[in-house]
Amino acid sequence: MAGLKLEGLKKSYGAVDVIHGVDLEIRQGEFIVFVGPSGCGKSTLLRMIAGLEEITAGTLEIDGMVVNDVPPSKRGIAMVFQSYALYPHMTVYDNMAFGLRIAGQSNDEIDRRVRSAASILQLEDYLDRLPKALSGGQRQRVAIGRAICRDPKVFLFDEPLSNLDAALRVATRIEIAKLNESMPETTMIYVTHDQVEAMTLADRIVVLSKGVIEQVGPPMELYDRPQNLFVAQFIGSPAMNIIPGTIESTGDSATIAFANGKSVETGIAVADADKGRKASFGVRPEDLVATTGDDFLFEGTVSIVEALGEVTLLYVEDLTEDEPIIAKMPGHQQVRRGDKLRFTADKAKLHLFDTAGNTYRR
Ligand SMILES: Nc1ncnc2c1ncn2[C@@H]1O[C@H](COP(=O)(O)OP(=O)(O)OP(=O)(O)O)[C@@H](O)[C@H]1O
Repeated sequence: MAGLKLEGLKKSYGAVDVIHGVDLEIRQGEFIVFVGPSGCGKSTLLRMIAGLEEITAGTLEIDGMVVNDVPPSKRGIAMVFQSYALYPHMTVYDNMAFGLRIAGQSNDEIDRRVRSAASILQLEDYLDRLPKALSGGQRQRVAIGRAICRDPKVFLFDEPLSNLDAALRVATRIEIAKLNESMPETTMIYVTHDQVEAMTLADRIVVLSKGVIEQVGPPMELYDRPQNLFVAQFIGSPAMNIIPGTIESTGDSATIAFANGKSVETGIAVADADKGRKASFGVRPEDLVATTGDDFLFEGTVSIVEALGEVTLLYVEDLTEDEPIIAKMPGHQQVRRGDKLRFTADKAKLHLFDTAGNTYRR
């Protein structure tokens, strides 16, 4: 059993509070991804779990034991860094064996573990090389291999792919997914900026903002049912369109009126008390569908067409004065700048947020 329990976890550097009281339970074998904008505290939280940063307040349990004051080497964790952190003068084999030698393992056991990790990561042919004779992707595999050899209960990754080029990122991401499948008992916690990594690797994503958890859930739950405006705009690319307005009518399917006089029926229930209140309407670019019918959500003029091959992004000027609405249409589209288009969307895919930014959709 190597679940984790974070209770009221806080971190301050002097007078600067960086983590504001995080509560989170992680089950054994779960793959958890921390995402959030730069500076939100992802790495700090991971380093607190690793024991590389002191915990200012709250408790951290690993495997049912409070480990706040347990040194990193005794926590049963292994961490893979963005920078690989390999010893340049040691071969791949020795890099992977190093921690085991320090721990006093027998040569036979060391050899068994190093070869097993090398086989999982297809590093068998490189065991005698020095890190400088390896590509970035191979170096990162050695860093992962070194962590596997330690047979950790908890595997921590701090943006392990961010130094790799696009193709290697994809290949290494797939290796990490396979690694996770081959180690179902091992809990993995992974920090990234990259949405694709978060969506494809995570059992559950933890969205952080300014040292606070905004939402925790499986990737599709965060995508389909963001609990607040922050998560709605953070998950998904391009970001969800958000249009400010006022609640015009309430009930089971409230309507929201926009500054230009148009209004939209949302299919979302709003209590009568909120009539006349400001609200934010949300619709994802990929949920908009062009229509020629009269039952449209909005109508606007295309100001920019971005043809990306597999999709075409249309920037449509309509409900807001400041920002165009983005529609993501499949494949090639015969649309030109200046064309007037109507869009509709499945009501189940519309979003509505109150003045505090919390969803009305329950
Ligand atoms: N030693 C320190 N002293 C003071 N403030 C610090 C220290 N280390 C980190 N911080 C601050 O803590 C906050 C969180 O930093 P952290 O590195 O955890 O963010 P992050 O979400 O991992 O960011 P990034 O994605 O850019 O790596 C930042 O505002 C940072 O400036």
